[in-house]
Amino acid sequence: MSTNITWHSGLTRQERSELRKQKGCTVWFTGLSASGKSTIAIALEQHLLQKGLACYRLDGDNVRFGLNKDLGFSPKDREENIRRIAEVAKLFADSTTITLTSFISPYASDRQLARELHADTKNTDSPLPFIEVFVDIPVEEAEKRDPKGLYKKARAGEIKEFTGISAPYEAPENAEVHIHSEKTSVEEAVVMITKYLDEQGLLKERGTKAESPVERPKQPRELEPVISVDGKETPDSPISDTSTLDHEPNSQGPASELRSRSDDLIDGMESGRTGRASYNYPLPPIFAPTEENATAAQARKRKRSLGRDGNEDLDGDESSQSQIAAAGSYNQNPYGASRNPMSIPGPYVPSPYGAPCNPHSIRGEAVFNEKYLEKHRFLNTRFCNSRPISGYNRPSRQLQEDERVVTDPARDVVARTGTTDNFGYDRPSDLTRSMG
Ligand SMILES: Nc1ncnc2c1ncn2[C@@H]1O[C@H](COP(=O)(O)OS(=O)(=O)O)[C@@H](OP(=O)(O)O)[C@H]1O
Ligand SMILES: Nc1ncnc2c1ncn2[C@@H]1O[C@H](COP(=O)(O)OP(=O)(O)O)[C@@H](O)[C@H]1O
Repeated sequence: MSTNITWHSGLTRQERSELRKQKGCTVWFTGLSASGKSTIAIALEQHLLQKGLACYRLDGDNVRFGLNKDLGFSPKDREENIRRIAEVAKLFADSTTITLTSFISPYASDRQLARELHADTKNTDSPLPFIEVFVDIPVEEAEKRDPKGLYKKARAGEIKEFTGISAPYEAPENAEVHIHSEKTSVEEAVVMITKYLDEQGLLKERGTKAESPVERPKQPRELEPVISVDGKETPDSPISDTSTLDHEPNSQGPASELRSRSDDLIDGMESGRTGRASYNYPLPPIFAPTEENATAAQARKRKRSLGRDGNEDLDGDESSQSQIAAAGSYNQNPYGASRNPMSIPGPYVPSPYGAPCNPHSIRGEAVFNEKYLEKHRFLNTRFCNSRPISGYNRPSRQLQEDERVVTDPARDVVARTGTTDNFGYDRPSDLTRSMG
């Protein structure tokens, strides 16, 4: 029994669901061995995945190879088997995945426990839907199928406590979906379950039609981030003088992310892979360096390194990492953890990682000094306009006239004037005042 543990709450289920544009649930298959649980669950998983929905199947045989390999088929072990699966399914469903479980789960009380676990709202805002699917088949029919030869072995006494032969199966009385698998085809079964899920509103992205796959809104072309090299815009990059940010840049120190992203970009440029092509790649807003800013950044760096080890660390290290780390100001992520920019769907631009990348999640700002910029010819980067993600963070607002992001043709860097809230972090507010 665990003691002295504290529940950490983060996003609410509704917020996560809105961000992922999908509602999670657990579809709990139950039935005799060879009733068709796995066959139907596999077909359903494929169907839902093809519809663009996140779906994952936990299967009896497979889970018993790993997570539950210590468990046998005694009533107690089956109970523990189902308890663990229920917990795992709940986690998957909580992540907004449509979770399919196919376990015999012969005891009504164990299935009830799984249901209650999903209904529990003690540490969250809403219950997770739990859909019990009874794959019903007379034992004689299952025995005729006997795809694994287990009934034969059970009849021969080679397998003890075999469900339906020498161990009980307690049929559900109020399953949400009841499939008579000896007279229902696999396709029909999939349609029945899909129809039920649809009726419950579990297949639709919020505010869209159920049948349409989850679509990610396309970022308007003119709002995409644009890169130019050597101060020259890419031919197909519509750069205007001003662009506004309607969200507050904030972040929990994703310096490494910024580093890897910018370094990736730079590598690409330097190796000629990206050339002058517009790089649709969400990067943090880059603020104009000034001498004043650089001095302030150096002072902060000095303070930090002195504080850390007592040794001054101003050795002229001008690596991009140290420059970003020294000069950048990363505001607190409300969750206290850095978020993976790949993990949040929404308005997005394609990234070199091949995964959708949400510009919202790059919530930081970095300052590059002249030397860094020169070294990398890393100029004129503009961040895209963006919409607020949801109600969980600060309310979005249109920046004022004096807070606009502007490109300065003379210096080929993006500058921003005015100041914004620093979310309680040490932020070089003077950084944002230059380059008017
Ligand atoms: N004694 C006994 N009784 C029932 N089933 C047995 C037994 N021994 C091994 N098997 C194989 O294990 C699979 C059932 O595992 P489950 O985890 O679904 O069982 S349970 O829910 O804990 O009852 C089951 O898979 P399915 O045929 O897919 O149901 C069998 O292949
Ligand atoms: N209508 C049906 N639905 C599901 N399975 C069917 C159906 N008709 C025949 N079968 C066969 O029955 C067997 C069911 O096995 P399986 O899906 O592993 O069942 P379980 O997971 O319940 O043990 C498979 O060989 C499958 O091809």
